[in-house]
Amino acid sequence: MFGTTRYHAPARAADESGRIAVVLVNLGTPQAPTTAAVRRYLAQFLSDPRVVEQPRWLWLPILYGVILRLRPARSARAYASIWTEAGSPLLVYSRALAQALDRAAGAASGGRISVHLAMTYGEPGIPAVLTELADQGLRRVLLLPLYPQYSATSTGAALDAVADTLKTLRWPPELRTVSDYHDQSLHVEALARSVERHWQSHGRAERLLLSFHGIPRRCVEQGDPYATQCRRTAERLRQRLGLDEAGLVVSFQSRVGREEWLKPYTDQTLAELAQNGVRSVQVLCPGFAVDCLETLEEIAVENRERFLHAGGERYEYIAALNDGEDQVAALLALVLQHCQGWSAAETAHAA
Ligand SMILES: C=CC1=C(C)c2cc3[nH]c(cc4nc(cc5[nH]c(cc1n2)c(C)c5CCC(=O)O)C(CCC(=O)O)=C4C)c(C)c3C=C
Ligand SMILES: [Fe+2]
Ligand SMILES: [Fe+2]
Repeated sequence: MFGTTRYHAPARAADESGRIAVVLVNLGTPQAPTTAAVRRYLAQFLSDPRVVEQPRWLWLPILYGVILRLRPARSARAYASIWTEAGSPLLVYSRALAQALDRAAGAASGGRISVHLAMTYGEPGIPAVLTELADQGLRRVLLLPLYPQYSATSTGAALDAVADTLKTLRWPPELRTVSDYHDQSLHVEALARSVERHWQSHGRAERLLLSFHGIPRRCVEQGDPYATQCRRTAERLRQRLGLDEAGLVVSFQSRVGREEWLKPYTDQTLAELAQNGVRSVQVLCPGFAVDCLETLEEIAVENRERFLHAGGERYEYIAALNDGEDQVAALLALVLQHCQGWSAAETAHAA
């Protein structure tokens, strides 16, 4: 016990030029679209107490005894249907976004700001990315979770992983975090332009459906601001697009388990719209910075079938902002805003 080194020491001396590392954090995704890889991923993801808040003694037997026996094979088939040659869409688009933002932030800061990508679950993991930045002597880190709306289940979980890593470092860097950007004007503008571009090429549908990832209703009752932030983003987008209240519908997708989640549910909403005579919908998922399983499979394929089966005739999914220039511009503005006060003149040892 005595004399052992418990804390990681940086491999290189501290950087004195005031360089800033922006770390984009996304959820993470399996390494491969196979049952074994999906099981590994889901085991890490679903055993996080931020994601499932049940007492461990109650949840872990259900997770290992039921869910991890049944779900991985089904999810692996879904992943296989969207997998690309470069890998999982979530990772491919997140990487492309980080690279585009790295170029833009580097150009805007004379090379002082670099952008990196880390995942809460799976690879590249938060511990390895933060430890590598510490090894490079970087002393300033801005954490930017790629979740426009804050939820303890997503953003909170990313912060936990960061906190766990900081505990292992002998000299943790200065850290700033972006909690959310649901109300940022440039973000709303990027969403609006993406819808308008879709309208220009496809024409308008009778309804624009905004489908956000759901969370258990209990989380919101206990103070999670997620639902309020989703509704705020939706309302600003509705006003920016000049839609009346009936023209834009908000719903919540991806429910897991039997507990009540935020309502209305996306699948039920689409069936009801079709049953009530709505023939055409366009679906946007503003809570997802990049496309992933939940948009490309659940929304673009599964829910399309549900809507058409219920009598709908035209269903279009509008892609996530991904590495498009409007999203890069919005995130760059967010980065520069949060780096204020970390300007070169204020670095510890500058002349
Ligand atoms: C069981 C509880 C879950 C909560 C709470 C939850 C919140 C939440 N998730 C995202 C973003 C994403 N989730 C994705 C996949 C996914 N989500 C859950 C469960 C919960 N999510 C599961 C089990 C899965 C895995 C897929 C499956 O088996 O169905 C993804 C996509 C990942 C990918 O690899 O493409 C994203 C992104 C947010 C933003 C959020 C809270 C607001
Ligand atoms: Fe999720
Ligand atoms: Fe799903």
